[in-house]
Amino acid sequence: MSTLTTPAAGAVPRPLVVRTVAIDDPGDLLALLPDGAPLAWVRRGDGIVGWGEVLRVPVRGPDRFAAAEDAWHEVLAHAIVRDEVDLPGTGPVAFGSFAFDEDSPAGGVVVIPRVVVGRRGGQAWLTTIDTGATIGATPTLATAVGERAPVTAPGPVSYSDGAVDDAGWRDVVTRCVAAIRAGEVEKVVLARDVRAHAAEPVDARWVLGRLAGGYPSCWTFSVDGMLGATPELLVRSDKGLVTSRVLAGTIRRTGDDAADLTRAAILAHSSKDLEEHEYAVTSVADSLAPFCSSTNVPDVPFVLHLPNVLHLASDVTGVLRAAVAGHSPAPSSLALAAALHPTAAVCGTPTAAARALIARVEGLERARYAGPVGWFGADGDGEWGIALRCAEIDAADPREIRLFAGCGIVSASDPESELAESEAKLVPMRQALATD
Ligand SMILES: C=C(O[C@@H]1C=C(C(=O)O)C=C[C@H]1O)C(=O)O
Repeated sequence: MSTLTTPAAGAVPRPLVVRTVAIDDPGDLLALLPDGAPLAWVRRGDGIVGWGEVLRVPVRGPDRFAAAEDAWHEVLAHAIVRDEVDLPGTGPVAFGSFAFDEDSPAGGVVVIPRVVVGRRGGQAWLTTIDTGATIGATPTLATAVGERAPVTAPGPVSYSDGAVDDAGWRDVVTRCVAAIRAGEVEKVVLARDVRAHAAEPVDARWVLGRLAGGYPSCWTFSVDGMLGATPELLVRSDKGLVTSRVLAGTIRRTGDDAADLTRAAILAHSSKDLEEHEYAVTSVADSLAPFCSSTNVPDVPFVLHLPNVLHLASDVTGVLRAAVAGHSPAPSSLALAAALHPTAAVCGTPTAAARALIARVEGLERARYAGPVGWFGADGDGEWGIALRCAEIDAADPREIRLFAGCGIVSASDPESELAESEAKLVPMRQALATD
């Protein structure tokens, strides 16, 4: 039986006073963050960063997304808002990160920061969220940022096996291929973890700066100790337009650009990868369809070039229906994320059978890996990525980190190649933890 934790009556500080003002370009958003558990959602230098906590709402169970949304509405119902910028990410903002599995003790969390700094298309803003009863003096960036401890390196990092060692994981892949050939599922996504032990407590800002620098086309995120740079956007909703970037089908990069171009062409024509991709796109398009008056699914994927891997990628878009039964007036980005999760890109096809197979053979507590991570605002619009290419810093001992990676398994999958692919997907976090 899953328990659901919503804030106890009276736990929501009220009223919240939210003030957004335009500011001069603040430079690197990530450089504004304090040490500790900073909040971030940044891509190509734009996005939002936040710190401080007005409210934290832990959630659990199959209704964790709805519980988070209810808590957010409760907060908003008592908020006094003055937003002088009015862009996505201005006004009240909540960050969230949710467990992959509904039975996971990791559950999820929504954090409402005290300060948010954002930038979009050349316009920057500062939002302060407070519990005072009135709108105070105009906030300034200098006051909001205050003193910052210098960013520290993690020092030497050693690695050890996670829940399942390499040989064990190859066996799990073999079992899954057998299950696929026996008709139990069509595709399943198998993940593994690796443990990193750093000499010094890991400063999230060190990791985030390196991830954003190395992977600018990914969404660099940090929510409550979960941090990474994901190339996969589960859903963005922006004034009625819904977008999802679906990835599935991967090859490792060799470091030789000419060879990689050849590999990209092979990827674009590989029936194994195209099949894997098709499952993922269909699962997203089918889940979005009930909420949309129209959807657009590209006929063929493009090849997304990242420094470590190449992916087959499709941007699925849709126009939200103004009113959908059960949602008034339209579902929030988090409700859409809940409807989409888990996609075939991180679970498999059919969903229920793949989920059951994962629970039976994977041997890993995924916690918030492969779950939705992102933010949403007062109107419900927001962006939710899939927590991939990421790690979780141990709250009790920030020198201990768990890195995660997974691979889509289909009938033609080879255990050794899948292990190598998972290693390639660990590269961004390994590099981000390095000192060089
Ligand atoms: C599961 C992961 O990645 C997913 C699996 C992919 C694949 O198998 O080709 C590609 C991108 C992601 O959808 C991961 O990075 O951990």
